[in-house]
Amino acid sequence: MAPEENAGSELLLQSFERRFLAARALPSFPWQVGGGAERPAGLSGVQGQTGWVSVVKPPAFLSDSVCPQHEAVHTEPLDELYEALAETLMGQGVHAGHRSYLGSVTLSESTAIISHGTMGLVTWDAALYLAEWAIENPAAFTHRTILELGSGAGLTGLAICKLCRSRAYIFSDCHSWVLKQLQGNALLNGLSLEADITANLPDVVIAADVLYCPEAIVSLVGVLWRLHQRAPEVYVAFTVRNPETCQLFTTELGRVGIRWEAEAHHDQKLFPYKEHLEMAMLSLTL
Ligand SMILES: C[S@@+](CC[C@H](N)C(=O)[O-])C[C@H]1O[C@@H](n2cnc3c(N)ncnc32)[C@H](O)[C@@H]1O
Repeated sequence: MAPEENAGSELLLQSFERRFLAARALPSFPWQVGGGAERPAGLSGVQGQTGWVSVVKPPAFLSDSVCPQHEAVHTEPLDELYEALAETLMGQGVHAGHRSYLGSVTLSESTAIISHGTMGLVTWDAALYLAEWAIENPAAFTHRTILELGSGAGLTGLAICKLCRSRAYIFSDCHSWVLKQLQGNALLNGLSLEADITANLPDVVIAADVLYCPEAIVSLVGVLWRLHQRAPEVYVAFTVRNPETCQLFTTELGRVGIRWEAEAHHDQKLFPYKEHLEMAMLSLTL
């Protein structure tokens, strides 16, 4: 194989691996079969890929496209694959799985996007986007105390703790199940926990995907306004699902006198997430 083909295959395999370990939905995988292109050597078939499923078994990603993918390459999936899929669809047995991001951060996450009445038990794309930005801009976090609002499963914070050498990191959330899972994930990643956060006033405040409804926006702006005497740097990342929601956020910021500017888009693409969703990040001046 020519060196450039080899490099292309390496990248493709890496892309598959990242999506697989992060248990992303199958449609987000860089499938080339069915689109007319040749599969690269080394990806010898879906059968080989799906053989991993019985080892890690994060069934959330065995979603609707599994059967079409097999049909496209005229192969039969493993029995274990069907069993895991059936288990998930019937909502029995497995409710959490482990997802690995970049081989650096491993999280226990729910297999459903909403469970126990919260969306905080899974990692959202804005958390990945913000973590990518942090990895690209470690100086913003190095030797500093970070407060994260609405940490959810903890991906952003754990990536910052592991890769940006922050002094202290304060995770926060309002939901008891989320906090329990968050604590488990921090321990899973080898962090030591301290209950007393009073000595650590934040230098930086961050939040990912917490702008999903008007009540959340109003309450977030209220918290930010209360932090303004400390004047921390603030970064808020979100998926632009509804322009009116973003508009409400900036209007509320203006109402309490918080200035903001949009950070330039980055295209780190370290983590697998749906590229077609529009991601955004604002930096605020309190
Ligand atoms: C969509 S999830 C995002 C979680 C995580 N930041 C991510 O991007 O993966 C929103 C999170 O905000 C938390 N949350 C919502 N309102 C909150 C509030 N008033 N105070 C603290 N956390 C809140 C929820 O419990 C949930 O974990």
